[in-house]
Formats: sequence, C-alpha cells, structure tokens
Amino acid sequence: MPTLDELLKSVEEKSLRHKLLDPNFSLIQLMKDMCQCFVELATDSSHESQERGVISDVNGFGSRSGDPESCSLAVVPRYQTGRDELRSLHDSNDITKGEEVVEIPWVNEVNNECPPSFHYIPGNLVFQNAYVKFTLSQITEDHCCTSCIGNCLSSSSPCVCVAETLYGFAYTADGLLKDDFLQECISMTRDPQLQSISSCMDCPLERSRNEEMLEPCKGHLNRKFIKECWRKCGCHKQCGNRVVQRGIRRKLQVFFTTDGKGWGLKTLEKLPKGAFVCEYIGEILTIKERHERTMTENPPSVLLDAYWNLKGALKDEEYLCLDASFYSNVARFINHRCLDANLIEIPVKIETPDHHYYHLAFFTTREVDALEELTWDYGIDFDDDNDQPNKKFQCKCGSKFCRNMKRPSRSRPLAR
Ligand SMILES: C[S@@+](CC[C@H](N)C(=O)[O-])C[C@H]1O[C@@H](n2cnc3c(N)ncnc32)[C@H](O)[C@@H]1O
Repeated sequence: MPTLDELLKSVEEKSLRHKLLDPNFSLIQLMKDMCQCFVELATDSSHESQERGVISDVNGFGSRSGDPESCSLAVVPRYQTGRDELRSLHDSNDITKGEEVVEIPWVNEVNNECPPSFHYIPGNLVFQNAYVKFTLSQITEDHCCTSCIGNCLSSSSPCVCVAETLYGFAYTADGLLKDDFLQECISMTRDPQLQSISSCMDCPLERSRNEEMLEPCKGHLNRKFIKECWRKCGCHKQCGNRVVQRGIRRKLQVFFTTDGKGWGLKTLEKLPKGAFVCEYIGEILTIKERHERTMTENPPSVLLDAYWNLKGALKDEEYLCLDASFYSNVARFINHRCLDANLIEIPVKIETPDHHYYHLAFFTTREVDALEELTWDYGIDFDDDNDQPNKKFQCKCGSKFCRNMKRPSRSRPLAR
C-alpha cells in the first residue's frame, strides 16, 4: 500500500506534467487552504449578515447594515402599523368583538380614521374601590317577587319589583316603555318647572375639588327609575319586566359623522318610541378615583348621582360614576344634543337594592327613523366654567334649543 505522502506526490507530478502551476503547489496545501477558507467564511460577520439579511428581506423586515445585532430576529425594527393594517386589526363587521348578542359594524366614509381603541365590555366593571355588592342575602323579599310565576306583566296587580318602580308597570307587553312613564321621565329631565333637584349635605364633587372654601352642592336631579325582576324572582327569564338586562337587540352602526362631531352611533332600523337601545357602560369609579383620573386623563364620565341625597351622607366608596374612557360599549359613541335628543337615560335597578349603584339605560324619546343618528343630552352647562373639562366642546348638535348658541336659555342647570 502506498503511503498518503506517496499518493499525494504522484498526483502532483501528474498535474505538473500537463499544467502550469505554482512550483510550490501541493495537494495537502490545497486542502489546507480550502479548510482555511471555510473557517474564514464561516466566521466572517459581514458574510453572515448578508446571508441573514436575505432571509429577513423575504419577510420585509431585513437590514443590510452589517451590524450583526440589527439583523437578529430579536431586534427586527418594530413594525410600523399603517392605516390599512390598523383597519384590519379592528373588525369592521363587529366593534363589539362578539361581546353582544347582535353584531355592531362601523363605517367611515369621511376619512381614513379608525375608531379609537378601547376594551369593549357589555356590562359595567368595578375599577377598584367602588362599593358594589350583589349578594342573594342582601336581596330580601321586599326587593324581589319570589312568589311570581311566568310573566309579571300579565298579572293584574303589580309584583314587588314592578311596585318598586313607583309607577306600576314601566314596560308594555312589546318591551317598550309605557308612554306615560316615558313622558314623565322626559318632562322631569327637560322641563325646569318639573325638575326635582336635591342637594347633598356633603357633596363629593365639591369635596374632590380640594379647595379651602367649598361651594354648596349645585344639586342633583331626582329621577324616576325602573326596577326590573332578576334571578331571585320567581318569574320566567322571558318575563316582560326584564328588558335592559337582555342587552342590545337593535341594529346599530358606529359611523364617522359629517358635521365635525367625530364618531357617532346610528340606528339601521326604525325604532319605535320607548325602545331600549343600550346601556351606558363603563368602569365603576368612586368620585375620588374619578377626580384622580380627571387630573391626568380627562375621562368622559357620568355620575350615578340620582340618589345621593337619599340616605344622608354616603361613604366615599358609595359615591359612584361610570367612566367610559378605557372599558365601555357602543354608548361611548353617542353624541350630545341639547334638549331634544332622541334618547333619554333612565336609571334601572336590577341586581342590587342599593340606591348608589344602578344601570343607566337609553330609551328612545320618539320614533326614530332608520339611519338617524342617536343622541342624548349630556346635561352640560356650557356657561359654567367649573363644569367638567371633558364636557367642554363647541356644540355642533344643530338643535334649535342648543345651549351653546342661545345663551342664557339653559334648561338643565345641573352638576353632572
Ligand atoms: C362620548 S364622546 C362621543 C363620541 C365621539 N364623537 C367620538 O368620536 O368618540 C363625546 C365627545 O364627542 C364630541 N361631541 C359629542 N357631541 C358633540 C356635539 N354636539 N358637538 C360637538 N362635538 C360633540 C365631543 O368631542 C365630546 O367630547
């Protein structure tokens, strides 16, 4: 057997016989050179970055800067979400993301804006300190109709829940608000002569201003409220005295307004007078928490103040409001209209007999045509500089009763 050296020598001589080569040429050197090149190529950073750059570019995130870090997957530059990509993140078929029984689409035929981002929730959630307690033991026989069967509205005499509404039945068999009940709610809200306003002894709004000399309470509107039957009642789930708790059933659409109000909410179907549309949903905050947020966030909040006068001074954690800035439902898109809005908010007690927590439900004040924008009167006092800063906007409601245009004819001089 020839040795490896003999073999290599023989091959080199054959090669030298026919080709012109470096006299120092050797196969062993050739093989060593190949190994050397391989090691150099394998450790050459610029070569490495080019290889990875090609892979990255396929995905559109690549960098050819030569900086090894810049082409690592961990440091891919943050993908800049463009309008089209953002649009695809929002489901334009259903802004509720499946949280409601019905789908609620959104459209923007005015510009490229997408709806603001927020967490869609179909029911209120306590942020932190608000005292909202639902316990079965707290709901006594005075607060629910345990002996009822079937539909409370078919009974000749009002059940315990219906009686608590202080008006007899609030709903018709079709699930609409009874006309006289609705009319009274509208008058009590719109007509200063009929408004019942009470002041609290120790108004949390004044206290939250942290001023040395507190002003007296500006007063809070006493409202009529609805008491719905609930789970401790004996009636059927389809009882006619359960409307708001069934959630949104109407065909609605979030749309970008053409008159400079930003996003709005419209109905896609004709709505009869007294129809439930949706609740105002948000985080339940105490007034103290709201004040802390207002200093930084400016949230659009609604006070749950209809009963603040009722039991004398409440504890801090019982003075509540709803903040729709971060968690809310479609009600966050309902724009303001002075006085003659087509929606009215009515307090509804469902699962707790406590007056400090209740639901705020929107009902139509009149028949509303399909494609009409839905509006409610925020109750802003445009003349009061101390009114909530988030409510300060140049009103474009278009109503002939607009309080922002026709000063000083204000009809709802309430702190809200
Ligand atoms: C609860 S949000 C309603 C939805 C809002 N348009 C949006 O784009 O998200 C309240 C804000 O809408 C605007 N807005 C509501 N009603 C308005 C009106 N009548 N005139 C002008 N702006 C209005 C104001 O900017 C107000 O602060």
